[in-house]
Amino acid sequence: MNVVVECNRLVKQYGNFKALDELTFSLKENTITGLIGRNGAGKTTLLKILAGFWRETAGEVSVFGKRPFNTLDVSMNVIFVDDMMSFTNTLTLKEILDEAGKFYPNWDHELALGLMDYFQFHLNHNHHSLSKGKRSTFNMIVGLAAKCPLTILDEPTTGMDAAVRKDFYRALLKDYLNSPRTIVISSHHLEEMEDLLEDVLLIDGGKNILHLPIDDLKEYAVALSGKSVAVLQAIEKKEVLYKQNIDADNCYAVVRNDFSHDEMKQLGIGVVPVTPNDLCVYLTNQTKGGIDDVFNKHKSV
Ligand SMILES: Nc1ncnc2c1ncn2[C@@H]1O[C@H](COP(=O)(O)OP(=O)(O)OP(=O)(O)O)[C@@H](O)[C@H]1O
Repeated sequence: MNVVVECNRLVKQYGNFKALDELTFSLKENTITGLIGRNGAGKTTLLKILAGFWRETAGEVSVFGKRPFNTLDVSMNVIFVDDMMSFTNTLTLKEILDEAGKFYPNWDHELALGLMDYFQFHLNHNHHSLSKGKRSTFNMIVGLAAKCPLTILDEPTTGMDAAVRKDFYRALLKDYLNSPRTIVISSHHLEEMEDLLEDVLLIDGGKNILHLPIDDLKEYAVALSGKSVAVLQAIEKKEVLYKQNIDADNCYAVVRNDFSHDEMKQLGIGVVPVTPNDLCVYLTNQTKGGIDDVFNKHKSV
């Protein structure tokens, strides 16, 4: 399978601060990858570099074999969708779709109009008069109908209500099955996208924390819970991803899932799966313990 995106020790620096810190990964052709990370992890920075909007500070980045910054070949084959996507106020939604059709070689006008009708848009409205959720929905319609070989969706569901988000994910999947292409979608809603994704790239502090098929992520870790003495002994030689005291006597620990669960049951320790969403939260936990500790400390003062 061809590689569409390749980053090798990619750095983006603002002053002394590294928003991307020697990030290395590649994306294969015709896959849907979820780009996951906490606020400030570097997702938008990465996506704007891939789209050719921003210049990298160091390292290598290639999209369709070319450095993306200011490269026409790349911009013709890439669409970047976010909630800041702006269109001229003088055009109606219909005129925007007509113009997009002239620009994107694979533009699917029938799909665009079908989605406009389904989501109850008025073709003679202006983009700036749309509500936040409607604007995101319209931008998503442009993103899908453009059928660009690399489709980048940065937090595309911002402002959409739960029903629209559900329809959006379904539309994305159906359209992808009809017209396979490389899609990167950044979101804080991993649990909603699980069925859609093939791979997950988790970044934190601008670094690659995990890049795995979603099915492997589901099996990656398990949580152990039980008496602290038993749990602490059981995790002594294991790779601990997260640990929290439940109360004075009980403890919860998330570890790599690379051992037999039977031995834990014999020790009276519960073993439960960890969802990909929870795993990502644990792997990027910036403080020790949890939010409860703030309140416990506050109470004890
Ligand atoms: N123009 C800039 N100047 C200085 N720092 C910046 C600039 N743009 C982004 N940053 C910093 O780079 C880091 C990464 O920002 P980025 O917007 O890529 O994160 P993100 O993962 O998309 O976050 P969110 O989920 O909150 O949208 C943040 O600490 C941010 O403050």
